[in-house]
Amino acid sequence: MTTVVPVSGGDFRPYEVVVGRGLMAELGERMAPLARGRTVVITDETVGRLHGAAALASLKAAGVHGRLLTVPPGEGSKSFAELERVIDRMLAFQLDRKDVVVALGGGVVGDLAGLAAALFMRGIDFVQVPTTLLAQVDSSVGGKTAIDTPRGKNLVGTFHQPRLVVADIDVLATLPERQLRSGWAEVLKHGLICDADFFDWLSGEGAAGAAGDPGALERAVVRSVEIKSAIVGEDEKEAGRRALLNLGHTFGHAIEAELGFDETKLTHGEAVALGCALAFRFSVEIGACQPEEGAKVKAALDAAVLPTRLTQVGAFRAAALVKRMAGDKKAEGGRLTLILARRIGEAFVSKDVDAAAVTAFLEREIAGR
Ligand SMILES: O=C(O)C(=O)C[C@@H](O)[C@H](O)[C@H](O)COP(=O)(O)O
Repeated sequence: MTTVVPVSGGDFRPYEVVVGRGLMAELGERMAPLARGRTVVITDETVGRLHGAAALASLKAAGVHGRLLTVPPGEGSKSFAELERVIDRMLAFQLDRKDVVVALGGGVVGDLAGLAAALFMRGIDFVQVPTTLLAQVDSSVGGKTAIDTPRGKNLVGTFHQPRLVVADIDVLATLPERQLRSGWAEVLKHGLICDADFFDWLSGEGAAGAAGDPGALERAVVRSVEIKSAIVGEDEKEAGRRALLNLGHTFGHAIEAELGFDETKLTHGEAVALGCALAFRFSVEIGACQPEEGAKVKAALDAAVLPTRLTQVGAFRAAALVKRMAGDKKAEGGRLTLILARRIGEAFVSKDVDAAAVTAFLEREIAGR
């Protein structure tokens, strides 16, 4: 069954997120109404090998002209150098303002291609075709585009909403197990933020999704997209409620940065899982949340073989992590903003968090206490 989740609200043009099986074959047909000119399909070498031909064949069958533009796989492609190369190729292809970028891949491709589309000739249309679980439930929806700098993740970017998102559950079958589990962290995050029933389902029957069951995955993707769509519709530019979607990310991004964004050590989803566990434990420590809630979160993450303790990941210095956290986009005047929780299903934005308290908390975590 195909589900269409609308994304609308604020100042942006409404669009649809289409979730279902066998959708790659329908890509051309679904894009035809948008494609006034040519399309460039930006992908990485791995996804291009797996799905590039199918995407191009579908576009061709619908009479849409498309060509591939390939970037190296991995977070390293979210750089000024790769952005410049992509835009230069788009200019060399003589694309114009009517042409459309298709981002075929995971979060890295979506963030980079979306930013290239936002900047090219001051902005052209783009379509997200997410091929990882993480991109289907999170990064392909909501219009955040970005590259990293050596100082941190996603520090340069725009809000540029896609015209359409096509999430084919079948492509998840080609994902390495570790990537699937990483995406599961963002799925669990949506339950933790605002839907305790969804979290309970994910921790029980729905856990089959983390092991690749397509039915459970489809339901998990649809519910995650519904949650994200509702929040983005209310607050596109993260002036308030949208910051909740950042649960686990302030700790997570700092940990990723300290590890040099080395995905062999820690993937983004694993960082988010660890960040969620830390956010709940810190919430318990300051008395905002009951210890049993933190324990339930840890159990669900453990069951999905995701990290929940810094000691599982590497050696860190608390002060270095807090310095990174103070450079996060949510921080104001160098003061920390964290997404914390009252209980599973009820996250809240906490501004002006005491940096000394976070440092002391992290020192205990690092010492394994
Ligand atoms: O869409 C959002 O808003 C989110 O915060 C979702 C995050 O899961 C996502 O990874 C996002 O790209 C991180 O945003 P950032 O603002 O912390 O760079």
